[in-house]
Amino acid sequence: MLDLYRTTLGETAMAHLRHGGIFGASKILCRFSTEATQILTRSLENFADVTPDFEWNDAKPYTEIPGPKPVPFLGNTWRFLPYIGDFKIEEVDKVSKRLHKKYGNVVKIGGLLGRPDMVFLYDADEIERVFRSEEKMPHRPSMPSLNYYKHVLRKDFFGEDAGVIAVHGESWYNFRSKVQQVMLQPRTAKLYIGAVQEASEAFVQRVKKVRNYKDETPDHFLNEIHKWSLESIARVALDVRLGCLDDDAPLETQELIDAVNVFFKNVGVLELKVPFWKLFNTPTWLKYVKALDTIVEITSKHTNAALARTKTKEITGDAKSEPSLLERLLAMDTGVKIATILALDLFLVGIDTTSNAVASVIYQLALHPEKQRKLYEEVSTVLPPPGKPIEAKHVEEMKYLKACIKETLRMYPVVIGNGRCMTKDTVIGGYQIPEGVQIVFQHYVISNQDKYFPGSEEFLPERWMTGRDFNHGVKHAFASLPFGYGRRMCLGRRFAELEMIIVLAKVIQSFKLEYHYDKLDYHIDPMYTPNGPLRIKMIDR
Ligand code: HEM
Repeated sequence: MLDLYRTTLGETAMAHLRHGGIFGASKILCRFSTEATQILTRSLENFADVTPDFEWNDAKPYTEIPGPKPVPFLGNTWRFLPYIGDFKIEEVDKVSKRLHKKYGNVVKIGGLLGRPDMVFLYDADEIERVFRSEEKMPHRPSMPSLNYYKHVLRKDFFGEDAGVIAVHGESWYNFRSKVQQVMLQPRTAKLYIGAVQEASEAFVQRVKKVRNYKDETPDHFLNEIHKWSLESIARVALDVRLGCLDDDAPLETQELIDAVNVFFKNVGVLELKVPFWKLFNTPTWLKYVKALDTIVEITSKHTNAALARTKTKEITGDAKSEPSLLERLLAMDTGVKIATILALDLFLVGIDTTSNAVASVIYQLALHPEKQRKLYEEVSTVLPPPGKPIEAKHVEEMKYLKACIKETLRMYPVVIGNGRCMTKDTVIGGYQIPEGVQIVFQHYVISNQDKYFPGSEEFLPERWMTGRDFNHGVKHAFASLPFGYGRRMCLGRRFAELEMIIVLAKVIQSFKLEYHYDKLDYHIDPMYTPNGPLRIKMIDR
């Protein structure tokens, strides 16, 4: 493996020197080698955990995995090129379905320039096996561009504690161990019900303002949901009211939302298309770095202000509101640096994910009036009247609402796939998978199959109401994993769930939802989301 990297990296650098490019070869080596070094380090860390020889020997060779054939020079990367390629990034859902139909449950996409092979996996049993045997430091194969940004370009800012997104090995493990307890305890999330309720009530008021004369939401409705999402995270993470949903919202809140969008929209392009950014500063790369700089700048400003407030609170003993996540972390002696970098990661991935999920549930409820009626009955019975505080017991009781969220994320997971980079030779789906290969769990395709969810094309929240009875509507616990699984599972899951429950409960309590236009297809932009303006008729109850 080491030789393979040495050869590829060395040759790239030499070729670049030969052609007299803009950057020195050392810089290119650096852009390539951040990931390579991390994989090698992990590989040694996980050394003890080795696939038994007999299992490996019995498995079919890696070369026999079916999949689209690479062509000379461009491998399979040409498939992502505009006009000639048949893999459009915004249609990866359809590409994935096609590949599954043509090649089966294990599909290899080899020969990708500047990145390891990908093996797509469409089998829930195999996914369960991979997750259940995961090592101490699982490696999620994503975002080499962010990896480079954090570890090389802005190393001065991030240093050794670079957070959890696009961070791997010891560095990820140490960071996650410090923040996990605060982030993932359902008890902690519930302490923020009041803060999330305030943001959700502001959202309901905002909907009333932005609707048109037909009570329909405007074309930029998703952006209004982003504002709610940002407002919620800011209150939870930093105990700050940003005022995103106010008429005179500070300009920088929209700048932050736009920057996060630019980041997500370009991350896939940098990852899957020909990676020229690893050789020189392409326009996409420069746009991407600018967006990340904006995110770092704005979130750091608010984090520093929150830290200053915390100090004042300590001095004056004034602690009226619930301590923010930042304060909780500081109370655990994690240090200012960890708290600051965590806040940045939360803003980076915690806005668009939740808002697109909320948009998708709203759309599905508008399309399914029967289900909406049932949900309204639950919400009217459980929720206190508008203006009165929602409590943990109310959140607990809204079981049908939770089922509607699960069902939407089953059919349309906002993150359509997840994955792990193999840190040792492993047998998967009967094939030998060498260390370094990226396994991509194709959740969207899997969770839309009848064999796992009978009547999979039907929007049926009821299938989640039967609890552990997997014979009814849910036949495999690993067939729908919208938040991932295991040691690297979504760190914001508890907060995302709480935010979605509260805002959707408030929306359904306040409005009847209808949709009167052509049915929208879903696409990747950059989350999996309805393709087209969400013109939802939101009629006052
Ligand atoms: C509906 C909303 C959300 C969905 C569907 C979602 C989904 C995911 C998925 C699939 C992963 C990868 C997990 C794995 O590799 O097994 C992930 C990771 C992560 N998510 Fe979320 N997420 C959501 C909301 C949030 C929010 C609101 C935050 C922050 C407040 C957040 C923070 C994170 C972080 C920090 C990670 C990286 C964890 C690590 O690598 O250790 N997410 N999320």
